Amino acid sequence: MNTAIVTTDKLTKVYGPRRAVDAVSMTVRAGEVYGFLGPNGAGKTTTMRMLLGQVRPTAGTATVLGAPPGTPAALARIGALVEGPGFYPYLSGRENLRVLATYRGLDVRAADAALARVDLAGRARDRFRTYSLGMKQRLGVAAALLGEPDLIVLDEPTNGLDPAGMAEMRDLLVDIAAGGQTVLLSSHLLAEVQQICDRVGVVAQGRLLAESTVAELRGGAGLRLRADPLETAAAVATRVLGPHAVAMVDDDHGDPALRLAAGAEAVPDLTRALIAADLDVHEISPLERSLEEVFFEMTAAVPALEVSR
Ligand SMILES: Nc1ncnc2c1ncn2[C@@H]1O[C@H](COP(=O)(O)OP(=O)(O)OP(=O)(O)O)[C@@H](O)[C@H]1O
Repeated sequence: MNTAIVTTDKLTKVYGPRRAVDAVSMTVRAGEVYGFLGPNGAGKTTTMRMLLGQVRPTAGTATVLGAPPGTPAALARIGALVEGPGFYPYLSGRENLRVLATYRGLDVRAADAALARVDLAGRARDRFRTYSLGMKQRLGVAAALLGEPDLIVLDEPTNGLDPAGMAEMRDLLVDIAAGGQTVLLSSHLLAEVQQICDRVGVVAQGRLLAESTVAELRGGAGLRLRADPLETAAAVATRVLGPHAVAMVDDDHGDPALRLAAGAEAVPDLTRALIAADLDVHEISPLERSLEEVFFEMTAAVPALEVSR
């Protein structure tokens, strides 16, 4: 699981005065769904294009499936959907995939296998132009799956989809990863990334601000304590954790609770003290920030786009 499928070392792309990608060092591991998360213009597409050998880096290096990007051996093991393939509207989904399979030197039967995997076999003979957006996006993923590549690179695969389409795409991507293929996707949709990805690289203004599991990114926000009476609990928690570690908060339902600046290691002492004070303890749980909160915290700290020297 820890084999690196993609590694980059200070990968950089400068366009005129703009650092589209700024010294990005990232690792995508075998069999994971890795989410490249960032707002429009963060440099996600440019990074993906560098990994596919479509854009030449200004500086830094990348290794994809053990080779420099763009080598024929590596490309044969990568399926990519970056800014949409041009499907022919008057051809069926199946005919479109057969054209692509032939172009890539694959057996045309690969088209049917890919259509089945994205659950489009039933509509395979309908013209592309009659497809819903969700079906079009799934056909794009099918194109990336042709020939069962080891690495699948998808630029914004859920873009424009309605909630049902997103759920379908989510299931499809999780299914792909469960089959052992590695997925690198980009998204500006935090909620989506949170649900689909094993690990996330957070990017803004060309820089990789963090790379870790979603749980690691969201954790570390302290503990939530609900006990009765709450004022006494606050006094006990203050005694155990110190004067600045305790704050009164309202949760989503308007129930008062305490927010404690402490980690899981504080729970045994805290519990003992609360019980000793004869309190009814209803809940002590880790507080998680949404990925959205984490993201805005991180990106708020990034200075304005640098002009390269
Ligand atoms: N060929 C190019 N020439 C000049 N500037 C470019 C070029 N390609 C990208 N850029 C700039 O590089 C920055 C990063 O763009 P990129 O498309 O990689 O971002 P992104 O994160 O994929 O955003 P989006 O989701 O909007 O596609 C942007 O400021 C963009 O305008």
